[in-house]
Amino acid sequence: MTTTKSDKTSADLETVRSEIDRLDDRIQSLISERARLAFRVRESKGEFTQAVEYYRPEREAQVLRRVIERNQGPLTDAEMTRLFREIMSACLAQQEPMNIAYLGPEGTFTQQAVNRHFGHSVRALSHPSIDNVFEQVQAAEADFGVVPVENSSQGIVSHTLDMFLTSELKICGEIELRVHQNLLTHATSLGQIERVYSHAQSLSQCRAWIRAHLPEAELIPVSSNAEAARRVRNAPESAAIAGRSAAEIYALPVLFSNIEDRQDNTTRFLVIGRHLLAPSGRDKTTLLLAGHEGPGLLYHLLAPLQKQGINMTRIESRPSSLGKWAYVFFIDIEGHAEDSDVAPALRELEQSAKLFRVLGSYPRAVLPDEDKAPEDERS
Ligand SMILES: O=C(O)C(=O)C[C@]1(C(=O)O)C=C[C@@H](O)C=C1
Repeated sequence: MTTTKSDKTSADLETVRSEIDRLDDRIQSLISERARLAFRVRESKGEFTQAVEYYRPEREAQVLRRVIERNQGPLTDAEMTRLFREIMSACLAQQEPMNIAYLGPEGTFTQQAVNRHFGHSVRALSHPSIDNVFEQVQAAEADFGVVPVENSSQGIVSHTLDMFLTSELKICGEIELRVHQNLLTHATSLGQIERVYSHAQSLSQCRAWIRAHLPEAELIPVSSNAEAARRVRNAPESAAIAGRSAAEIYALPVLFSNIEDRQDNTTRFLVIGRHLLAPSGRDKTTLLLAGHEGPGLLYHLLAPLQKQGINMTRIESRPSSLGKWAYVFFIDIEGHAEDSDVAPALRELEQSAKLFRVLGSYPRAVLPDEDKAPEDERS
């Protein structure tokens, strides 16, 4: 009997599939074994009852860094870390998932940031304002909160920074999310669209695209992109500018994708919590400082950092409640507050500054940019 080409291909397919089945069996039993070990670590931590008490973000950052170091392809670092992120998320949530408050509603980029940072085995709780997210964490109704702090094209979210002037909460992490905007609508062509709804920030992130493609449309700013999607779900003469998760939640077709004017449009979010974290080996620290008025205020304020050779990566100034024309500074430095070079600089700063607070030391963002091609991932 002669074998045809398709017979041969299907025989090959069978072999490869049974190989995949064999590997899946192993992967699954290894994941189960890992979950049992994570549970043992958990028992060694003491008689806690809640997942937040077993959560160790500094260790998770180390695990994810090792994933990237080990990765040889063909999957990208972003894909590999996403898989391990979910495995750890599930391992931690074995009895009870953590509660994460975020600036909602459902379908916003902040919700995407929650899952990017914590995985999907958490209870994500949507709240209508940044103040509410802080309140929920402060009152221990949520274990952590996630709020936006800055966008690469729109600048800082000053309200988030200002919250730290009165709140005792700490920064426990940062999340960077490449933000893609889409035109969501039931309309089948641009000519049918009379109105465009979105959050004011998203409208301005797509200004050039709107001018080129929908110059006549009425632009209507609303409280969030998800709210925009909700409004247009039954209005085919309208469109919303929002992320893909809003398209899924409100079953809206994506007429055009990636319509943001800048292709590197990125939003940075902060994870807020009630406690300071232990060092992970590659951390950054955010300080809240104010100096004594007089010439060279900033120069004198920052002198202890310069003296210890500490790298400052960001500085934002905000009006303070300490007096008219008085300012406070939010400063990011490299390293953890407990690091041997950082600690003496902070002690000196504490003595010389008018206001000194460590808002948090947390692992530097580990998760790779999901948009990068594998070849430019390590650059
Ligand atoms: O190493 C720990 O402390 C663990 O609890 C294990 C583990 C993990 O799955 O790797 C789980 C949860 C923690 O947030 C960190 C890591």
